[in-house]
Amino acid sequence: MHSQKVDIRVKRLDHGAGLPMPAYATSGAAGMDICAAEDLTLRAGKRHAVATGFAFAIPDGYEVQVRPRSGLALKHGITCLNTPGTIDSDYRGEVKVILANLGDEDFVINIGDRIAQIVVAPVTQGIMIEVDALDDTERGTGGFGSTGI
Ligand SMILES: O=c1ccn([C@H]2C[C@H](O)[C@@H](COP(=O)(O)OP(=O)(O)OP(=O)(O)O)O2)c(=O)[nH]1
Repeated sequence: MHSQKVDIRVKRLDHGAGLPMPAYATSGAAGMDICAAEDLTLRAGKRHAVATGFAFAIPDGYEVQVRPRSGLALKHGITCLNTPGTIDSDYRGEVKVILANLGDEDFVINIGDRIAQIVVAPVTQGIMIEVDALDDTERGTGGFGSTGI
């Protein structure tokens, strides 16, 4: 089965000049790497909303998720604090990557470094219906480890 394709309009902001468009590195990739549009040093234990230099118009019915890159996470403790970050279809501002440094050392980011990956995903909107009682289930109200470790 082939993956679905959907058009996403991408606006390059002034400070995104020269940065590569997000693109799939291989035919089977789920995510497109996205780069930093600013230089910074992310101190150990700190976080920052890193500019990417791009704004999107995502079609209704889809979202873009901002996810960490596993290599940065494993080698340096660099992750997306809010993973997966949600880019709403009606958001027209700059896509930012909320990076956190969970490592022990400061981490230097240069313009053009691949800091995260973005995944396009379908969205199902729920219709919230208020009721007086919910149906019974085997689990009931048990949660948060109720079945044991
Ligand atoms: O990692 C992220 C997460 C969000 N956003 C942008 C796009 C998204 O559509 C908007 C709002 O995100 P979210 O709904 O997660 O934030 P909020 O804290 O609920 O803010 P708001 O009140 O603006 O919805 O911020 C990013 O650029 N990067």
